[in-house]
Amino acid sequence: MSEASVAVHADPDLLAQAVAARLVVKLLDAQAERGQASVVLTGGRIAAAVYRAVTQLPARDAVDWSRVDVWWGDERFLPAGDPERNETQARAALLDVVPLDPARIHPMPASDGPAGNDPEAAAAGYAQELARAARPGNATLPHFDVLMLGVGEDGHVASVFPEHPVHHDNRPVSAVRGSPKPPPVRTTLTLPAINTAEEVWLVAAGADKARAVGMALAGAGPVRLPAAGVRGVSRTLWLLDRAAATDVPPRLRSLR
Ligand SMILES: O=C(O)[C@H](O)[C@@H](O)[C@H](O)[C@H](O)COP(=O)(O)O
Repeated sequence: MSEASVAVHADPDLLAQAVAARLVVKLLDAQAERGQASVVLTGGRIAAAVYRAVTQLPARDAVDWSRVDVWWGDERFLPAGDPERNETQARAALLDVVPLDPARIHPMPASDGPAGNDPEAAAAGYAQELARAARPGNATLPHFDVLMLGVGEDGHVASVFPEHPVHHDNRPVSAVRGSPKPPPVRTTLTLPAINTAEEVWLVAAGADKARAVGMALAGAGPVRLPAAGVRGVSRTLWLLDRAAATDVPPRLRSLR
Protein backbone atom coordinates (compact mmCIF):
# COMPACT_ATOMS: atom_id res chain seq x y z
CA MET A 1 0.00 0.00 0.00
CA SER A 2 1.31 3.41 -0.98
CA GLU A 3 1.60 6.56 1.10
CA ALA A 4 -0.47 9.49 -0.09
CA SER A 5 1.11 12.29 -2.08
CA VAL A 6 -0.45 15.61 -3.00
CA ALA A 7 -0.25 17.86 -6.05
CA VAL A 8 -1.96 21.26 -6.02
CA HIS A 9 -2.95 23.37 -9.00
CA ALA A 10 -4.05 26.98 -9.06
CA ASP A 11 -7.70 26.54 -10.05
CA PRO A 12 -10.20 23.88 -11.19
CA ASP A 13 -9.46 24.49 -14.87
CA LEU A 14 -5.72 23.94 -14.51
CA LEU A 15 -6.40 20.98 -12.24
CA ALA A 16 -8.59 19.35 -14.89
CA GLN A 17 -5.99 19.98 -17.59
CA ALA A 18 -3.17 18.60 -15.45
CA VAL A 19 -5.13 15.47 -14.53
CA ALA A 20 -6.04 14.96 -18.20
CA ALA A 21 -2.36 15.20 -19.19
CA ARG A 22 -1.41 12.73 -16.45
CA LEU A 23 -4.13 10.36 -17.61
CA VAL A 24 -2.94 10.35 -21.21
CA VAL A 25 0.64 9.68 -20.06
CA LYS A 26 -0.52 6.95 -17.70
CA LEU A 27 -2.44 5.20 -20.50
CA LEU A 28 0.59 5.50 -22.82
CA ASP A 29 2.92 4.08 -20.17
CA ALA A 30 0.57 1.17 -19.44
CA GLN A 31 0.29 0.36 -23.14
CA ALA A 32 4.07 0.52 -23.55
CA GLU A 33 4.46 -1.89 -20.65
CA ARG A 34 1.48 -4.25 -21.03
CA GLY A 35 0.18 -3.65 -24.55
CA GLN A 36 -3.08 -2.37 -23.10
CA ALA A 37 -4.41 -0.04 -20.42
CA SER A 38 -7.34 0.12 -18.05
CA VAL A 39 -8.98 3.05 -16.33
CA VAL A 40 -11.74 3.22 -13.75
CA LEU A 41 -13.91 6.31 -14.13
CA THR A 42 -15.90 8.28 -11.60
CA GLY A 43 -18.71 10.82 -11.74
CA GLY A 44 -19.03 14.43 -10.69
CA ARG A 45 -18.14 17.85 -12.04
CA ILE A 46 -14.36 17.75 -11.79
CA ALA A 47 -14.24 14.31 -13.44
CA ALA A 48 -16.35 15.58 -16.34
CA ALA A 49 -13.96 18.52 -16.72
CA VAL A 50 -11.02 16.08 -16.83
CA TYR A 51 -12.73 13.97 -19.52
CA ARG A 52 -13.41 17.06 -21.65
CA ALA A 53 -9.80 18.20 -21.19
CA VAL A 54 -8.52 14.82 -22.45
CA THR A 55 -10.35 15.40 -25.74
CA GLN A 56 -8.58 18.77 -26.13
CA LEU A 57 -5.08 17.30 -25.85
CA PRO A 58 -3.29 16.64 -29.14
CA ALA A 59 -1.42 13.79 -27.38
CA ARG A 60 -4.72 11.94 -26.94
CA ASP A 61 -4.12 10.55 -30.44
CA ALA A 62 -0.94 8.85 -29.24
CA VAL A 63 -3.11 6.52 -27.11
CA ASP A 64 -4.37 3.37 -28.80
CA TRP A 65 -7.93 3.79 -27.54
CA SER A 66 -8.95 0.43 -29.01
CA ARG A 67 -6.76 -1.18 -26.33
CA VAL A 68 -8.14 0.71 -23.34
CA ASP A 69 -10.59 -0.95 -20.95
CA VAL A 70 -13.01 1.42 -19.26
CA TRP A 71 -14.65 0.52 -15.95
CA TRP A 72 -16.62 2.53 -13.39
CA GLY A 73 -16.09 2.98 -9.67
CA ASP A 74 -19.74 3.71 -9.04
CA GLU A 75 -23.00 4.40 -10.77
CA ARG A 76 -26.38 5.91 -10.03
CA PHE A 77 -28.94 3.14 -10.48
CA LEU A 78 -31.09 4.80 -13.15
CA PRO A 79 -32.30 3.87 -16.66
CA ALA A 80 -29.72 3.71 -19.46
CA GLY A 81 -29.09 7.12 -20.97
CA ASP A 82 -30.38 9.03 -17.93
CA PRO A 83 -28.39 12.29 -17.81
CA GLU A 84 -27.66 11.67 -14.12
CA ARG A 85 -25.81 8.44 -14.82
CA ASN A 86 -22.02 8.68 -14.55
CA GLU A 87 -21.86 6.62 -17.74
CA THR A 88 -23.96 9.13 -19.69
CA GLN A 89 -21.71 11.98 -18.54
CA ALA A 90 -18.50 10.12 -19.40
CA ARG A 91 -19.79 9.08 -22.82
CA ALA A 92 -20.75 12.64 -23.72
CA ALA A 93 -17.51 14.16 -22.44
CA LEU A 94 -14.98 11.56 -23.61
CA LEU A 95 -16.04 8.06 -24.61
CA ASP A 96 -18.07 9.14 -27.64
CA VAL A 97 -15.18 11.30 -28.84
CA VAL A 98 -12.21 8.89 -28.81
CA PRO A 99 -12.11 5.63 -30.83
CA LEU A 100 -12.68 3.09 -28.05
CA ASP A 101 -13.64 -0.53 -28.68
CA PRO A 102 -17.29 -0.71 -27.50
CA ALA A 103 -16.60 -4.22 -26.14
CA ARG A 104 -14.02 -2.73 -23.77
CA ILE A 105 -16.43 -0.19 -22.26
CA HIS A 106 -17.88 -1.77 -19.12
CA PRO A 107 -20.63 0.42 -17.63
CA MET A 108 -22.29 -0.60 -14.41
CA PRO A 109 -25.81 -1.92 -15.10
CA ALA A 110 -28.75 0.43 -15.58
CA SER A 111 -32.05 0.01 -13.72
CA ASP A 112 -33.77 -0.98 -16.99
CA GLY A 113 -31.00 -3.44 -17.95
CA PRO A 114 -31.13 -7.24 -18.24
CA ALA A 115 -30.73 -7.68 -14.45
CA GLY A 116 -33.95 -5.71 -13.97
CA ASN A 117 -34.68 -3.03 -11.43
CA ASP A 118 -32.71 -4.81 -8.69
CA PRO A 119 -29.50 -3.11 -7.53
CA GLU A 120 -28.26 -6.25 -5.72
CA ALA A 121 -28.55 -8.25 -8.96
CA ALA A 122 -26.88 -5.38 -10.83
CA ALA A 123 -23.97 -5.35 -8.35
CA ALA A 124 -23.60 -9.13 -8.64
CA GLY A 125 -23.72 -8.86 -12.43
CA TYR A 126 -20.96 -6.27 -12.47
CA ALA A 127 -18.87 -8.40 -10.12
CA GLN A 128 -19.22 -11.24 -12.64
CA GLU A 129 -18.16 -8.97 -15.50
CA LEU A 130 -15.10 -7.94 -13.51
CA ALA A 131 -14.30 -11.57 -12.69
CA ARG A 132 -14.51 -12.51 -16.39
CA ALA A 133 -11.77 -9.96 -17.07
CA ALA A 134 -9.73 -10.97 -14.01
CA ARG A 135 -5.99 -11.31 -14.38
CA PRO A 136 -4.43 -14.72 -13.88
CA GLY A 137 -3.90 -15.38 -10.19
CA ASN A 138 -6.67 -12.99 -9.11
CA ALA A 139 -10.06 -14.62 -9.39
CA THR A 140 -12.18 -11.55 -8.89
CA LEU A 141 -10.76 -8.38 -10.42
CA PRO A 142 -8.90 -7.23 -13.53
CA HIS A 143 -5.78 -5.11 -13.36
CA PHE A 144 -6.67 -1.43 -12.97
CA ASP A 145 -3.84 0.88 -14.10
CA VAL A 146 -5.52 3.96 -12.75
CA LEU A 147 -8.71 4.51 -10.78
CA MET A 148 -10.04 8.03 -10.48
CA LEU A 149 -12.24 9.23 -7.65
CA GLY A 150 -14.04 12.47 -6.91
CA VAL A 151 -14.38 13.38 -3.25
CA GLY A 152 -17.63 14.49 -1.65
CA GLU A 153 -17.95 17.28 0.93
CA ASP A 154 -18.68 14.49 3.42
CA GLY A 155 -15.57 12.55 2.36
CA HIS A 156 -17.40 9.96 0.26
CA VAL A 157 -15.63 8.32 -2.66
CA ALA A 158 -17.38 6.42 -5.44
CA SER A 159 -20.69 5.62 -3.67
CA VAL A 160 -19.06 4.63 -0.39
CA PHE A 161 -20.64 7.09 2.05
CA PRO A 162 -19.71 7.76 5.69
CA GLU A 163 -21.10 5.29 8.25
CA HIS A 164 -23.01 3.38 5.53
CA PRO A 165 -23.54 -0.42 5.71
CA VAL A 166 -21.46 -0.73 2.51
CA HIS A 167 -18.41 -0.59 4.80
CA HIS A 168 -19.26 -4.09 6.05
CA ASP A 169 -19.52 -5.58 2.55
CA ASN A 170 -16.32 -7.37 1.52
CA ARG A 171 -17.53 -8.19 -1.99
CA PRO A 172 -15.94 -6.13 -4.78
CA VAL A 173 -19.23 -4.53 -5.84
CA SER A 174 -22.05 -3.47 -3.55
CA ALA A 175 -25.58 -2.19 -3.98
CA VAL A 176 -26.19 1.04 -2.09
CA ARG A 177 -29.60 2.05 -0.80
CA GLY A 178 -30.32 5.23 1.11
CA SER A 179 -27.42 7.23 -0.31
CA PRO A 180 -27.39 10.64 1.42
CA LYS A 181 -26.63 12.19 -1.97
CA PRO A 182 -29.39 11.68 -4.56
CA PRO A 183 -30.26 9.46 -6.26
CA PRO A 184 -30.61 7.09 -3.26
CA VAL A 185 -29.94 3.82 -5.08
CA ARG A 186 -26.51 3.17 -6.53
CA THR A 187 -23.91 0.50 -7.19
CA THR A 188 -20.28 0.92 -6.16
CA LEU A 189 -16.92 -0.75 -5.94
CA THR A 190 -16.11 -1.27 -2.27
CA LEU A 191 -12.93 0.10 -0.69
CA PRO A 192 -11.12 -3.30 -0.84
CA ALA A 193 -11.78 -3.44 -4.60
CA ILE A 194 -10.77 0.20 -5.13
CA ASN A 195 -7.53 -0.47 -3.28
CA THR A 196 -6.45 -3.16 -5.77
CA ALA A 197 -5.79 -0.46 -8.39
CA GLU A 198 -2.15 0.22 -9.20
CA GLU A 199 -2.72 3.96 -8.90
CA VAL A 200 -5.64 5.75 -7.29
CA TRP A 201 -6.12 9.44 -7.97
CA LEU A 202 -8.45 11.46 -5.74
CA VAL A 203 -9.43 14.62 -7.56
CA ALA A 204 -11.11 17.48 -5.73
CA ALA A 205 -11.75 21.16 -6.39
CA GLY A 206 -13.35 23.89 -4.32
CA ALA A 207 -13.34 25.21 -0.77
CA ASP A 208 -16.28 22.98 0.23
CA LYS A 209 -13.93 19.97 -0.13
CA ALA A 210 -11.12 21.38 2.03
CA ARG A 211 -12.32 19.95 5.35
CA ALA A 212 -12.86 16.41 4.05
CA VAL A 213 -9.53 16.45 2.19
CA GLY A 214 -7.67 17.74 5.26
CA MET A 215 -9.26 15.17 7.58
CA ALA A 216 -8.63 12.28 5.18
CA LEU A 217 -4.95 13.20 4.85
CA ALA A 218 -4.66 13.68 8.61
CA GLY A 219 -5.63 10.04 9.07
CA ALA A 220 -9.36 10.01 9.84
CA GLY A 221 -11.04 6.61 10.04
CA PRO A 222 -12.43 5.24 6.76
CA VAL A 223 -15.92 4.50 8.08
CA ARG A 224 -16.33 8.11 9.14
CA LEU A 225 -14.44 9.47 6.13
CA PRO A 226 -14.26 6.96 3.26
CA ALA A 227 -11.61 8.93 1.32
CA ALA A 228 -9.23 8.21 4.20
CA GLY A 229 -9.43 4.49 3.43
CA VAL A 230 -8.24 4.74 -0.17
CA ARG A 231 -4.75 3.45 -1.03
CA GLY A 232 -3.49 2.52 -4.47
CA VAL A 233 -1.04 -0.38 -4.66
CA SER A 234 1.85 1.71 -6.00
CA ARG A 235 0.47 5.24 -5.77
CA THR A 236 -2.19 7.26 -3.97
CA LEU A 237 -2.27 10.71 -5.48
CA TRP A 238 -4.43 13.58 -4.32
CA LEU A 239 -4.90 16.10 -7.13
CA LEU A 240 -6.34 19.32 -5.75
CA ASP A 241 -6.98 22.90 -6.60
CA ARG A 242 -5.76 25.52 -4.13
CA ALA A 243 -9.18 25.99 -2.54
CA ALA A 244 -9.52 22.27 -1.77
CA ALA A 245 -5.97 22.11 -0.41
CA THR A 246 -6.15 24.68 2.40
CA ASP A 247 -6.33 22.06 5.19
CA VAL A 248 -3.69 19.67 3.79
CA PRO A 249 -1.34 18.76 6.68
CA PRO A 250 1.97 20.69 6.41
CA ARG A 251 4.12 17.53 6.09
CA LEU A 252 2.32 16.72 2.80
CA ARG A 253 2.61 20.16 1.33
CA SER A 254 5.96 19.63 -0.38
CA LEU A 255 4.41 19.22 -3.83
CA ARG A 256 2.53 22.53 -3.70
O1 LIG B 1 -22.03 9.34 -8.15
C1 LIG B 1 -21.64 10.36 -7.64
O2 LIG B 1 -22.37 11.10 -6.95
C2 LIG B 1 -20.23 10.78 -7.90
O3 LIG B 1 -19.49 9.71 -8.40
C3 LIG B 1 -19.58 11.33 -6.65
O4 LIG B 1 -18.95 10.35 -5.88
C4 LIG B 1 -18.63 12.45 -7.03
O5 LIG B 1 -17.47 11.92 -7.60
C5 LIG B 1 -18.26 13.33 -5.85
O6 LIG B 1 -19.43 13.69 -5.17
C6 LIG B 1 -17.50 14.55 -6.29
O7 LIG B 1 -18.26 15.27 -7.22
P1 LIG B 1 -17.87 16.75 -7.71
O8 LIG B 1 -16.58 16.66 -8.48
O9 LIG B 1 -19.04 17.15 -8.58
O10 LIG B 1 -17.78 17.59 -6.49
